[in-house]
Amino acid sequence: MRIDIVTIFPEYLDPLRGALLGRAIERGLLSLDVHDLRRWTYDVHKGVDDSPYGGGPGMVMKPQVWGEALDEVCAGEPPRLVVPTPAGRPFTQAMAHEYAGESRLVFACGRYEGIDQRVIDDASTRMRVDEVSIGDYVLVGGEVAVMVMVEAVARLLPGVLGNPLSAEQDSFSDGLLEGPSYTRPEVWRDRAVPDVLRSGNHKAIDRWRRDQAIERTFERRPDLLAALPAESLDKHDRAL
Ligand SMILES: CN1CCC[C@H](Cn2ccc3ccc(-c4n[nH]c(N)c4C#N)cc32)C1
Repeated sequence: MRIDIVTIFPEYLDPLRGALLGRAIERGLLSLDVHDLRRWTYDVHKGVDDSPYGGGPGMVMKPQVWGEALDEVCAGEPPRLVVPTPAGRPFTQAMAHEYAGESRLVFACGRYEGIDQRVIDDASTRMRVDEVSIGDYVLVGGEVAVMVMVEAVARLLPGVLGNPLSAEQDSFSDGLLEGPSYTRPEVWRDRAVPDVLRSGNHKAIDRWRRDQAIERTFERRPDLLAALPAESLDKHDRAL
């Protein structure tokens, strides 16, 4: 997978080259190129923003600069263009899996009050464009959102995670939150690990873990439980 990111703060994305993702890049499992939007500016001040038509607070990012940048970065095999915005569709684990199946992703990091809408409209005539939000809160720009999405997608690529089972047992992968985890010591500050986890009875352990996941999902994310297909909860699950 080839990932390109366009931003006015390229150094913001440096942490993506560390640890797990850094090793995946070194192993050729994905390529990551970060581009400074100011490369496509055309005035002495390297301006990327201007006042909003219709008035209002803040500044809007200029369509000319973004248009030139995306023409060049998106050249070749048409990528999927992902534009983070608080007004976007919610980014979900299902979308992460969808993106992991793409051969090219380009992420456009806005700042200020966002990117002139015509940039998205123009790009949509040549490639698939998603305006996506990572949550119901307002950030200062798109870079943090892109780091979240790149990590969520990259970890799903074959070979990136040491143990592929980890991704299969993710929260949300079966529509439920994952339950609690424990490791040594057996007792810590007078709190013991649940007996079933030390029983060696793997059928009982699997049942206990599913019960914990359902109870936690019911308590914290009843919306996820309501969205589950009826057939995915058995009689025992419903009796909880
Ligand atoms: C007051 N204004 C309101 C509009 C957005 C302005 C800041 N900004 C500029 C570009 C940009 C990109 C993403 C996000 C963002 N915020 N929250 C999320 N879940 C996001 C995501 N994905 C925020 C952004 C601030």
